[in-house]
Amino acid sequence: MYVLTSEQMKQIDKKATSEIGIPEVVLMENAGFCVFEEIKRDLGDLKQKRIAVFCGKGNNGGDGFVVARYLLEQSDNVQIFIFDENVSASSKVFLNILKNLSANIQVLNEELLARLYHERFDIIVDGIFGIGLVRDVEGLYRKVIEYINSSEAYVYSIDIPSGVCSDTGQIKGVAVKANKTITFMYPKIGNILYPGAYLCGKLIVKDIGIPEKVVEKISTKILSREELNIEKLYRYPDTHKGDYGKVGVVAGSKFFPGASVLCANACVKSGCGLCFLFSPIESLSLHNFRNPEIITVAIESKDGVVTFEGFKQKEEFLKRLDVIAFGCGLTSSVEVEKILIHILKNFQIPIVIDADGLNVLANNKEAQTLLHEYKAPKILTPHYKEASRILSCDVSEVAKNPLDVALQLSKKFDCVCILKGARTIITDGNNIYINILGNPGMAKGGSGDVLTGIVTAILAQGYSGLDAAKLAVYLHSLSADILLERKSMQTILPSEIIENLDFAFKRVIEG
Ligand SMILES: NC(=O)C1=CN([C@@H]2O[C@H](COP(=O)(O)OP(=O)(O)OC[C@H]3O[C@@H](n4cnc5c(N)ncnc54)[C@H](O)[C@@H]3O)[C@@H](O)[C@H]2O)[C@@H](O)CC1
Ligand SMILES: Nc1ncnc2c1ncn2[C@@H]1O[C@H](COP(=O)(O)OP(=O)(O)O)[C@@H](O)[C@H]1O
Ligand SMILES: [K+]
Repeated sequence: MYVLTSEQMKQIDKKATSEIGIPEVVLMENAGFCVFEEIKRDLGDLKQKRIAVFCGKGNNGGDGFVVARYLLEQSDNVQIFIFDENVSASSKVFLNILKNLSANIQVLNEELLARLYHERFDIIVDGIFGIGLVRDVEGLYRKVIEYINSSEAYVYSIDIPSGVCSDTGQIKGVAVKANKTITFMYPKIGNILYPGAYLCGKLIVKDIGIPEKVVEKISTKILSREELNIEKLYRYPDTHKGDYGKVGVVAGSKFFPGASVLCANACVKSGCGLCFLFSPIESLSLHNFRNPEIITVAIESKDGVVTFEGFKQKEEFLKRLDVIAFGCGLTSSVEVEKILIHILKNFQIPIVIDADGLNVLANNKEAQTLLHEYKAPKILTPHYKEASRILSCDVSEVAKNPLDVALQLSKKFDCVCILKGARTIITDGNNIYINILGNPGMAKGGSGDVLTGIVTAILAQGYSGLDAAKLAVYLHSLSADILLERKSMQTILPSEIIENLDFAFKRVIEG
């Protein structure tokens, strides 16, 4: 499913009205009716319900007037609150209808707002701002939103909770916390990215009669099973381990032996033919025999951290493998920096770079240039902090616009970027996928190492960088969601996400 910016939605609306000739009031009528239908479906008999409908000056308010008209037929207590009589042209049509119906319409001011605190509404409909919000919410608008958030009513937001930026999901000063949001045609980015996604409550997407033909190709989509390329997961009978990829995981140190094992375990559990773990002996000795499928390659170390000389002794072996995962738990050191630079200069193997590999990129301009020039497929898997280090910006800047940041990283290194977070963004610089699976039970050290292992193994099975990234992110978060069906967020462990890949693969393959 596409995810739209406000500009894309406006263009679609414009085409529907000017090229196809569907009047704006028809779309508004349909939008308002959809919201009414949802309320009716939820609550059934509305007769005794006390309902407040808040309408702004724009078309979002117009949708609110339509909802109010239908609600008037159902309940004896519908109050409509407006900020201004001077509303948009289409909204005016519906405001006039309400006036002709002698509806209870009140113009908001401080005094009225103070009185509202003594009233009790069962339902509030929020039609204050939609995709037309342009600046921070202040003054009376702010106070009304604060009032809505303080009330006990069940809140329905039209299109997007008022105050949420539809292009980023960020709060512009203050925003409504809805129980349910009904958006039209396709979700907007602000409905999908946090905190907007949280403020939406349950999100419902409704068709309002805009023909699909006015939609030009949109590059941003929600990552769903339909978007995955699962054909390559099919295993023909006449195959052997060499057909499924040989992976080299360069990871681990005395300090983080677990990171390397999580990564390598996730690799072997994601279908690669062979998995070699290149790690300092101190790291390997802690785990080795518990993971019999992993082939270990000890790298000479100093103080528990890999050395460049140690790596060079084993590099010919690594060169014969199909994919490299580099970074989990290596620690940041000059030696690690030298190894990555050496790989980028001398290897031609698809590579996944995570954790301390990303830190090398953040600290070393030469590594950045070499990565840009590196010819084989490359996938970076930063979380927000790692992304901010590479782009030399504050982590808050990444949080404000993760889509842009993922695109920037992808273009900077000509790579596939998996920007990890509560909503993980995947992009190859052209297409963007937003993952909506997963849960806060994954917010634990080690979850990222697991993802690195999965994506590396899938890349080794003949996938393109983008397809591997999509499949891996989906499987990783689906596995955690399946765990949540019988566990709690507190108890889900990254190692269990690996174990449970059994079921995630099964669901993805069998549907
Ligand atoms: N053809 C269409 O465009 C359709 C639009 N629809 C609805 O229309 C909405 C978009 O309508 P609009 O483009 O009129 O935009 P909005 O109704 O979201 O808001 C625009 C109005 O709010 C004011 N405003 C913006 N930011 C403000 C701020 N921070 N403080 C105070 N005032 C502020 C603007 O000056 C303008 O008057 C959608 O979200 C959707 O609900 C639906 O009716 C379906 C069809
Ligand atoms: N609240 C959340 N909802 C969904 N997924 C999450 C959430 N928090 C973290 N994750 C996922 O868990 C993983 C965490 O990765 P990362 O921060 O690199 O962990 P580590 O480096 O400790 O292994 C990412 O894939 C991320 O998308
Ligand atoms: K709204």
